[in-house]
Amino acid sequence: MRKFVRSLGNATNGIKHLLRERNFRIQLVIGAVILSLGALIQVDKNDYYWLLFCTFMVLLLEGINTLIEKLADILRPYYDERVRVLKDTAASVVLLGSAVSVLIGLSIILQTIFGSHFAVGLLFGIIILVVFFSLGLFGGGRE
Ligand SMILES: Nc1ncnc2c1ncn2[C@@H]1O[C@H](COP(=O)(O)OP(=O)(O)OP(=O)(O)O)[C@@H](O)[C@H]1O
Repeated sequence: MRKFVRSLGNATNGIKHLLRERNFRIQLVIGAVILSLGALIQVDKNDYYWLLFCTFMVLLLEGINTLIEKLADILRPYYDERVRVLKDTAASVVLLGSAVSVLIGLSIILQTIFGSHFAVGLLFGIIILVVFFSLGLFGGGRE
């Protein structure tokens, strides 16, 4: 039992490390806003589970991304093209998870507030994502 409590303490300590990461904090705030909004507008119970799932999926992916970044920094604390590819790929996994979460979240929220067809939210989400991906491609992305 004491060992279990100690493991729990270590894991809680790990969450403190995650909370020091700016991106993790931003995603946590966005998730909290979405979940509060979902509760406020009283989305359907099953839809709320989806919002919860998406929020935690993004946080989990961000946590794994942070692990990979930290590990890479320990093993290769200097410029390395392979580290760049590794980190960019890890970040892209978070981006993909976030993209699908935006689609699901928008679809649920627009459907609940405006009674619109779920496809309207999806379409809206796709437009927003195309704008963001274009910004990423033409703004900062390299290969
Ligand atoms: N050692 C390295 N060698 C080559 N490129 C690197 C290295 N470290 C970082 N980079 C590049 O800089 C980017 C940002 O890396 P950094 O470790 O600062 O992560 P971050 O700013 O916390 O990113 P994220 O937004 O994914 O959390 C990486 O995606 C990668 O393209």
